[in-house]
Amino acid sequence: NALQHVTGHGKGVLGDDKNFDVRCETSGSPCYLDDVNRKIQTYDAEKQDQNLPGKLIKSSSTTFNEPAGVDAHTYAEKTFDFYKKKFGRNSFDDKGGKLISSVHVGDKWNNAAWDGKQMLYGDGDGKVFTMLSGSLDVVAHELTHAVTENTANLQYWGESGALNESISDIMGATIDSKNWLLGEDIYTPDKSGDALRSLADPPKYKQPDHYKDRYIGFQDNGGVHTNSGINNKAAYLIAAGGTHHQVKVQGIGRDKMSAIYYRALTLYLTPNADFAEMRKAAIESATDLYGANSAEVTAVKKAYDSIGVN
Ligand SMILES: CCCCC[C@H](S)C(=O)N[C@@H](Cc1ccccc1)C(=O)N[C@@H](C)C(=O)O
Ligand SMILES: [Ca+2]
Ligand SMILES: [Zn+2]
Repeated sequence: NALQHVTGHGKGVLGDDKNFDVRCETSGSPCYLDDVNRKIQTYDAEKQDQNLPGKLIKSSSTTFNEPAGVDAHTYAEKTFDFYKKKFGRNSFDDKGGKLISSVHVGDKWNNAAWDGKQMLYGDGDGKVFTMLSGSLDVVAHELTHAVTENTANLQYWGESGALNESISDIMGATIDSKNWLLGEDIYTPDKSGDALRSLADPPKYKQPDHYKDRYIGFQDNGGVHTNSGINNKAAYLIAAGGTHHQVKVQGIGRDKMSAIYYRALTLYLTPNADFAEMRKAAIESATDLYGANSAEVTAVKKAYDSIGVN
């Protein structure tokens, strides 16, 4: 009925005004962070992490005074629309699956995650992070894990795990396209100009940007948040171009780069793919999309040469 598609209003984590789709009772109140159209619902976990998703966020009017929920909801809608419009994908599972998010998960949790069923956002400790749903690239990163799980299902360990993380960063930086940084909007609220990661310059935030410098060890599932920098650098070079380790890459733009990775993710990558297989999948995808002798295929080959994945 009419009150299924109501426009809600509210301020996000950074104090900016947002509009989003909500559902209201037929009387007009209360209203909920429940986008019936896209099937996106946003809950309040009330600082615990056992009984998820928690309580569906509601308000007595169409105005919501819940910044973390407002951003988690709005950015999930934006990411949903990106996948739909650009790749024709109907939600994370391509079957219109319901997208559940919970904010205020845990106590000052400095992270966000996809737990296999829903998205989780911590509040941060106010030093390392502020509320993590306040950044579009975080929401896009987590939602992309859901897409990956329903496609290549890259195992979250070693090289396949680094690729899993990298694909989430690549889509995060494509959807939050204002720069090549990850987390800059919610990282170290007391310090400006820094970020958690950079695709343009992974070493700036202690990530390798060449295969010879990869982390070999057992921390962080075999360095999934470290070695993602190597593939992130390749994606950056494919889009923006540049010279890296004496190899010159002619950029083809963010739009074509992300189309190549989406096709690789959905058609060619397999659960235990390593970096060598990532190179092959990207070349194959660029060939399908732009032709064997295209500038796009050349950019992919050069970018992977430049990071030492031949
Ligand atoms: C619970 C187990 C850990 C899950 C890790 C999730 S998928 C993840 O990678 N989260 C991102 C959050 C993020 C995304 C984009 C920008 C900033 C922050 C992440 O990078 N987490 C870091 C802090 C980490 O887990 O090391
Ligand atoms: Ca960003
Ligand atoms: Zn992740």
